Amino acid sequence: MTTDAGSDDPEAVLDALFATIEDRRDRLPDDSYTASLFTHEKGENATLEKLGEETTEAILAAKDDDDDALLAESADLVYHLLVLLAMKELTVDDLRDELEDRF
Ligand SMILES: N=c1c2ncn([C@@H]3O[C@H](COP(=O)(O)OP(=O)(O)OP(=O)(O)O)[C@@H](O)[C@H]3O)c2ncn1[C@@H]1O[C@H](COP(=O)(O)O)[C@@H](O)[C@H]1O
Repeated sequence: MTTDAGSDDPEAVLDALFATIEDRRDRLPDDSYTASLFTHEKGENATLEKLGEETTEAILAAKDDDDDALLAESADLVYHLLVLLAMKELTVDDLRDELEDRF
């Protein structure tokens, strides 16, 4: 299945994005940044490094009171976190269950 993130339902965007990430993991298309994370010579460390970078960038944006940058860096952070979950064969439903358990 070739799935692209995006949906008419804004609340479904995380599911659509995660389905796209799983699709890239399973098909490994040449032109996909997501696929390149799954085949990176550093293994999962490449994604872990990106998570660290994006976290730092989000913190700096918050410290600068730059809301636009904070939202952009937060989106990068969530995307790379979802890639990490997919690498571990976890799902966005597992994340949702964990959050609901705490609610
Ligand atoms: N949401 C994202 C997304 N967020 C961030 N990124 C990528 O994450 C990287 C962020 O790294 P940086 O900010 O450090 O920018 P950079 O310097 O260009 O990155 P590097 O060269 O250091 O890796 C950029 O290459 C972004 O393009 C994303 N890449 C893909 N997606 C989603 O994944 C879907 C599938 O995309 P492909 O993987 O391209 O098929 C897309 O439709 C999007 O919905």
